[in-house]
Amino acid sequence: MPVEEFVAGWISGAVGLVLGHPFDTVKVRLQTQSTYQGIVDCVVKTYRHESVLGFFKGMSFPIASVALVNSVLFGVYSNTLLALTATSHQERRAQPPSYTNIFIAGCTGGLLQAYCLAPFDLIKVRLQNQTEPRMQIASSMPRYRGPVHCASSILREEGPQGLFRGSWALVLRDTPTLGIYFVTYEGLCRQYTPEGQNPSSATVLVAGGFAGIASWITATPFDVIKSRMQMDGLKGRKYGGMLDCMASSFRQEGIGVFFKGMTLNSARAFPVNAATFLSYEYLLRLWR
Ligand SMILES: CN(C)C(=N)NCCC[C@H](N)C(=O)O
Repeated sequence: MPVEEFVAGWISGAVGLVLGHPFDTVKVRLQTQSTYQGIVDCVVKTYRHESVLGFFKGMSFPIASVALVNSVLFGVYSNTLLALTATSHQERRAQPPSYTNIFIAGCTGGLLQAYCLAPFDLIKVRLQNQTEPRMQIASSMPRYRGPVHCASSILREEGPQGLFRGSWALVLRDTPTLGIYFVTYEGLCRQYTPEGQNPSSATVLVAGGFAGIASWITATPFDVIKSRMQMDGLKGRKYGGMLDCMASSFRQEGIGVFFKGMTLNSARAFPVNAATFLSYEYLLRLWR
């Protein structure tokens, strides 16, 4: 089993993560808190109240976990394609796999990465939603002191299953949309690359960026539900389950609720995934 894809997936994921985290924090707050009037209001309030550090809340755990999550995504994707088509990463330029096989491999990678991502993503979302500034007076201390304290509090208060709250919505968000992610990336690379050659850096950047946008646009409805389910349980249970969360969000806020954060998801997706795919392709060529 080739391991290069796992390592390249890890490093490229870390590059993308740092670039996109401030966008992600604003998006999570807009999806789960009703105190903000829009993107600008959320950015201004976060900056005034918490300084620039507020945008990077909850980042240390994803940085630690991206090794596992992104390497599972890219490693499982590439190895599933190897199993389906008997071609390695290098051979796939000369013998391009069908889009059906790419979609199946992407969905498989998405499904497995969602399970690894679930507890880390939950902790990230809980920490991102703490709006207290870092320098604190004792009366308004944030509930969680950091990722380890957050994980141990959830384990104590909600049990081990508490760490997987929202994981069904996460699986539904990531399985089909990662199929779309890799199909879009490969489709655009093939479109702008002469047959049998490797795509240029510009092509990889553009194809990676648009793959990110296409996948995040389709992922946003379940992304909203996932974030709400993950925040549920903090102050008692509001929803009876994922379907109840969907129905009650729809009843209270209308159809628009499923598109909350779509602009930010798309704006974040381009640079994050352009950088992710560029570093992934570059590392694999370097090690060949
Ligand atoms: C739509 N979804 C869930 C994705 N495209 N996921 C792949 C993750 C790529 C990158 N780390 C990111 O956060 O955009």
